[in-house]
Amino acid sequence: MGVLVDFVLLTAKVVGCIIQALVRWIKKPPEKTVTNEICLITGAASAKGLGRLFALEFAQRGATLVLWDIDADGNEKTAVQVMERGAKVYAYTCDVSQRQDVYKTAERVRQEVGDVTVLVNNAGVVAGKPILQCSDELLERTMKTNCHAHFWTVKAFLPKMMEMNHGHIVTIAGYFGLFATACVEDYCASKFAVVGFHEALSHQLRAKQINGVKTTLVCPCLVKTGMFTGCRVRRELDALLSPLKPEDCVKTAMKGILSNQAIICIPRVMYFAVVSKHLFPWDVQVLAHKFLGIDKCMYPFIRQRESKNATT
Ligand SMILES: NC(=O)C1=CN([C@@H]2O[C@H](COP(=O)(O)OP(=O)(O)OC[C@H]3O[C@@H](n4cnc5c(N)ncnc54)[C@H](OP(=O)(O)O)[C@@H]3O)[C@@H](O)[C@H]2O)C=CC1
Ligand SMILES: CC1=C(/C=C/C(C)=C/C=C/C(C)=C/C=O)C(C)(C)CCC1
Repeated sequence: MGVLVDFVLLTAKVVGCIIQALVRWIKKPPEKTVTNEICLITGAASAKGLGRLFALEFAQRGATLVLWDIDADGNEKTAVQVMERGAKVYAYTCDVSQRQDVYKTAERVRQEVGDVTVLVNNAGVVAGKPILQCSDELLERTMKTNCHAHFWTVKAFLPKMMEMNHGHIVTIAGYFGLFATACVEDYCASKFAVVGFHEALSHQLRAKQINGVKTTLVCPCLVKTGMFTGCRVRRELDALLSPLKPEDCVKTAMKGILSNQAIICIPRVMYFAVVSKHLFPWDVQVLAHKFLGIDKCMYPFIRQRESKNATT
């Protein structure tokens, strides 16, 4: 009897969730304020990258920014742009793939700035070589930067967020955290892993009823930041699905983050791809990838990387 009552309640809640999601789809809920938040962004240095743009968006909304990157010069440039928007900013050179560097820098942040309440795990790398041509060191670097780094930053900052029942963990994953393609095996493995980590963490927070700590998974398709220069799908789809402008991608992501959206796929057509992936047999996915040209979309990217490496 108890199970039956639970099941009826569950059904009602599921219907409620679906209606809520549909309403959100049509009418975005209002943004939360981040004025008094301390927001840490990893991988904030790249001139055309998503990290710098996230920093500027948070700065515009009055958050205090903590910027981490392996590239000290680029990070300083981001800090200057953040300051120009009137926000407080602290830049740290940190290699997020190195556990001890993360813990040491996190301690400095706590001493010099305070407790981080918004963590945007954005730093990412790709080896740019198919698995059999890739050195072991490059493979490890991808896993350490794109996945392990999230373990260390979360271990460093989540306990305080949980204690305060206030905070937000944002994971920048990507299309290749949900779907895979050839020749970027290291990247897909690291992104799938970090999606698993993010989901497990989100479940843990829910199970413990720590509802004040939010989580958001951001999954964009190809963005014109330079990271995947050369990547291209079927030519006829170019007009329909040109690479995202970094500014548009970050603006869309910000809207979702600030309305505590759990998962953000950019563009929205990706939601259908996610549903169909779980609905249809594997061979259908292979056919769809082939039809769209996603099966070989990384070939020109790899070729460009090879010729770049050959000339340097
Ligand atoms: N561009 C795209 O098409 C997509 C990107 N993404 C993801 O978005 C995120 C941002 O990517 P994007 O802006 O394009 O990439 P960028 O290469 O422009 O920016 C990444 C930044 O992370 C820094 N970084 C790399 N390794 C480390 C490290 N070990 N410690 C600290 N900082 C590091 C880079 O420094 P340096 O330049 O010195 O290496 C760079 O400043 C990544 O996680 C990426 O996987 C997701 C979907 C699509
Ligand atoms: C063609 C096509 C798509 C393109 C996907 C691509 C090209 C993704 C590239 C992603 C990258 C580079 C991610 C990095 O993390 C969509 C949007 C799935 C929708 C269906 C048609």
